[in-house]
Amino acid sequence: MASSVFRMRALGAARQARCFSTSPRQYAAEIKRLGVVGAGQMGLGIALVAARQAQVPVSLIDSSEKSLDKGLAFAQKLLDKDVSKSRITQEQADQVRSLLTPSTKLEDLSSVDFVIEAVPEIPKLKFDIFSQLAQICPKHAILATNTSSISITKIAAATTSDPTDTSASSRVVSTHFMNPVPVQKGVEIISGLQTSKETLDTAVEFCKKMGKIPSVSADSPGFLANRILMPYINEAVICLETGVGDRDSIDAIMKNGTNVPMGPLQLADFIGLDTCLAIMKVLHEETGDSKYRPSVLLGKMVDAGWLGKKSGKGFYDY
Ligand SMILES: NC(=O)c1ccc[n+]([C@@H]2O[C@H](COP(=O)([O-])OP(=O)(O)OC[C@H]3O[C@@H](n4cnc5c(N)ncnc54)[C@H](O)[C@@H]3O)[C@@H](O)[C@H]2O)c1
Repeated sequence: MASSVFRMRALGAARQARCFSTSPRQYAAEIKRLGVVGAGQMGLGIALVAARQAQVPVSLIDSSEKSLDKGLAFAQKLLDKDVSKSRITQEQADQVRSLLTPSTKLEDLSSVDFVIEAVPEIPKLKFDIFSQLAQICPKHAILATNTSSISITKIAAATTSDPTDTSASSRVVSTHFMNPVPVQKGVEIISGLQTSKETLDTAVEFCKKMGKIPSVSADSPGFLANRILMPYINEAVICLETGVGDRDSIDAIMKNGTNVPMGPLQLADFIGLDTCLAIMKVLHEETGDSKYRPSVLLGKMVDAGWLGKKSGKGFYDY
């Protein structure tokens, strides 16, 4: 088994090598255009940091005009704040803003060198998008996902109907940014079974160019960050639903007891309760381990449309 896995990787890498005429570091340095799919809280943050830190033009795609308008207004607000705090000049802020080009059409990604998908955590949605990206993007482009929990191997498999053809799947990788992207330094880089070493190394180099500190982890449910973080949040919600403590006590003890900026319920609101629930479901279903059972209350909050900060109501009101 192990040797066949290595043979598959070697095959993928050999095919992929033709796309990389330069080293991953050089490739990352020479990325002329980035594509970001999904202009929600993560996609917008990724686009803004790429434009600001790596100074790369970004095609920002969202199926909703409203999300694009909201995202770009938020980007402008962050840039204005940077100017008012003298972190950048007005000229630099204008330059960063001019690097962001919004669109509702995925076809506008036909000339990107690197694309990062950040649509909601719904497997079928991501599979459909990767199937389209493999057709639309240039044959050398890296196809990255910001998924919190969905298998990178499954996402890569969606790029082709012929699993022995790894020409697109070897270019799929995860760049899992942390929220909020402009603030958090960490990014988790994850390979699927098909991912070539060049793709992984290029993703690491590009994230460094964006000013991030990459960690590499395996394609295992929840990867590293959410394998550790989500059961912690889920347990806090179970403590609330079973009356072990009220909201403020739960958040206060963890905030003041572990020296983190916010407690687990407030953090869940910031992440999005739909995202937290989706990740817990993947952990539960893929491992079959009952310790990952999503809290009933978490499911009910999502049913009510109380998704946290982004919907105006979660464990707190916004
Ligand atoms: N929220 C977090 O803290 C966090 C952290 C790390 C990773 N992630 C992951 O990042 C991804 C995005 O999460 P988010 O919190 O930014 O979600 P979000 O709901 O804020 O944004 C998703 C955006 O995708 C757009 N969209 C939906 N369908 C689309 C389509 N077919 N084509 C183009 N755009 C489409 C929506 O209009 C929306 O603007 C998810 O996979 C999530 O698991 C989230």
